[in-house]
Order: sequence, then structure tokens, then C-alpha cells
Amino acid sequence: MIKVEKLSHQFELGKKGKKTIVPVLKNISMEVHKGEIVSVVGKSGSGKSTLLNLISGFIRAKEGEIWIDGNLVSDYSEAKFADFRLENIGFIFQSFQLIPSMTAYQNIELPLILRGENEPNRKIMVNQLLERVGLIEYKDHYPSELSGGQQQRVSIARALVLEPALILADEPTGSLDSETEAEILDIIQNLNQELGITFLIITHDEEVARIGHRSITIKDGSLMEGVETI
Ligand SMILES: Nc1ncnc2c1ncn2[C@@H]1O[C@H](COP(=O)(O)OP(=O)(O)OP(=O)(O)O)[C@@H](O)[C@H]1O
Repeated sequence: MIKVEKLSHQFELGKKGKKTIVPVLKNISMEVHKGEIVSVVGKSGSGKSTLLNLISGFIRAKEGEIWIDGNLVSDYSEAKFADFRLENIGFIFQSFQLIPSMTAYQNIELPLILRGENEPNRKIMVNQLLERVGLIEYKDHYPSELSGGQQQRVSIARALVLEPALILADEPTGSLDSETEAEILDIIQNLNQELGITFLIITHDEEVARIGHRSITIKDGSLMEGVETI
């Protein structure tokens, strides 16, 4: 599903003549197979978010290759990558990233509008997802009227609405208490088992890493299979 080959990344800070280079990832190769849940762990600042941002094209890779579902996405133009992302990858963020002026229903509906889906189809799809994440009674609530766990359920439903085969998640339970975290992890496991969705999940949290079939640790810019004590 994801294949990363010899990927390196460094940030450049400052202006010409006074440039500072911050090397983050060094010659990384990794694979995530269809149907897997893989967690990415590592110290703060080790490059986990950078890896996810490179895979999703929010940061463009300059060295190395990124393949998603057999497509060499690292060679895509910005516009082509944006289209690919919308159709093929769902995202879940620690801070939910919902639009505050839209209801739960409207937040989930938005990607369908962007894709040009008609209203009757949108209604069926959004209501099905609201049922799946247990929020049908909250469909007209705005994000500020929902708990953290409920907001994360809305964002999971939004990530699912275009039926992606892959979901990338950056600390999906980072802002939630342990009970709510367990509910969200249950939803992720069900989606993986019932729909075969592949998950790559960045986490600091052992409970989250435990639902993964595999863990990958980033240390000193390199990857290691398994969880290192960090
Ligand atoms: N846009 C940027 N410009 C310059 N340096 C950056 C930029 N983004 C990240 N970095 C640096 O790259 C390194 C890796 O950051 P990254 O956010 O990928 O780490 P992380 O493992 O996700 O950390 P955390 O667990 O704290 O979220 C850090 O040293 C960070 O300061």
C-alpha cells in the first residue's frame, strides 16, 4: 500500500549565505502492506510528522521515492498529488481540524461536495457514516457543541467519506482521556477488520501502538522495526 525508498529530508532555515540545515530523515526505506495497522513511534522531534507529511505530499520529497498503491506519487505535480490525496487518503489529526462554522453533518459532507457528488447521494453516505460512528443524534451540532471524543468521531467519518483504502493518523487520541481513547481505538480496529482499511498511525501512546500489527521506530533519522525503549 505504501512503499518508501531511500527517502531523505532536511529542512533549510535562514536566508542565503546564513543557511542552517536541519537533517531529519536519512535514507529511509519502509513498506506498509494492504490491511495493516502500523504505528510510528519515536522521541519528540525525531521526524514522525515529517514522514507522514512527506507520504501525504504536504511536504514534497526531494530525495527518494514514495509509492502509494502502485503509484509513484513523489513524482506527481502539486495538483495531481492533491487530487490523488482527496480520492485515496483519509486523514485524522490530534486537533480534529473540523470547520467550526459547519455542523457535524456538513463537515462530513464537505469532501463529497468537493468531489461533485449529488445531494441525494451525499445524504445517504453522510447519514450512514453518522450511524457508523454513533453520532446520528448529533448531526446538527457544531464542533464547539461536541466533546473531544465526539469531534474525533466526526473527523473519522469525514476521513472515511470518500472510501479511502488508506488512513494516515497523527496522534489521533492525543487530546482524549483514556476511556474516550479506547472508544476511538475500537472504531479504528473495526474499520481495519471490516473494511480492510490500512492505517499508518503516529503515536506516543503505548495503547495506540498496541493496536498496530507492527511498530516502526524513528531514531536519529533512521527507521527500526519494533518498539525501542525511548
Ligand atoms: N517546517 C520546518 N522547518 C524547519 N524545521 C522543521 C520544520 N518542521 C519540522 N522541523 C524540525 O524537524 C524535526 C522533526 O520534526 P517532526 O515534527 O517531524 O517531529 P515529530 O517526531 O513528529 O515530533 P513530535 O512527536 O514532537 O510531534 C524537528 O527537529 C523539527 O524542529
